[in-house]
Amino acid sequence: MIKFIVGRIRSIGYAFKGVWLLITTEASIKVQFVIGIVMTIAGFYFQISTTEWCIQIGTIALIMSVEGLNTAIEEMADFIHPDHHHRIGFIKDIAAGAVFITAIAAVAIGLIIYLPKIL
Ligand SMILES: Nc1ncnc2c1ncn2[C@@H]1O[C@H](COP(=O)(O)OP(=O)(O)OP(=O)(O)O)[C@@H](O)[C@H]1O
Repeated sequence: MIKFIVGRIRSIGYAFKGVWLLITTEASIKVQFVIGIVMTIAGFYFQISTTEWCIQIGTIALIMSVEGLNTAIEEMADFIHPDHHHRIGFIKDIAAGAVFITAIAAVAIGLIIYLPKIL
């Protein structure tokens, strides 16, 4: 039991390290992080509702985690096959496509929440 708990705590430590690595080394995650902070400030400024907070937090978390997974896929692809290969290009393109889908949804959600408050 103690071994299990220590193992879980260690895993949380690795996960924190991963978040730190993403935020400090990945340009795209840095941008998403800054946008997340700006949207959080906007949420307080426009006094969005509890439901809107839940949707906004979920959207920020979704986009940053998908971006993080995209980075992991890119890193793994470059490690496994550093040279140019059409299959690596395909893998990276579909991973980038997944990020793009969440980005489009995030923009739509941002417009739905804030446009009526701004206008
Ligand atoms: N090894 C490769 N073989 C074939 N095509 C590649 C390869 N590496 C990159 N590409 C092509 O270039 C695109 C960009 O790849 P890259 O790894 O530079 O991602 P990026 O979008 O610049 O990364 P980031 O998300 O960090 O900005 C890929 O989507 C793919 O189309």
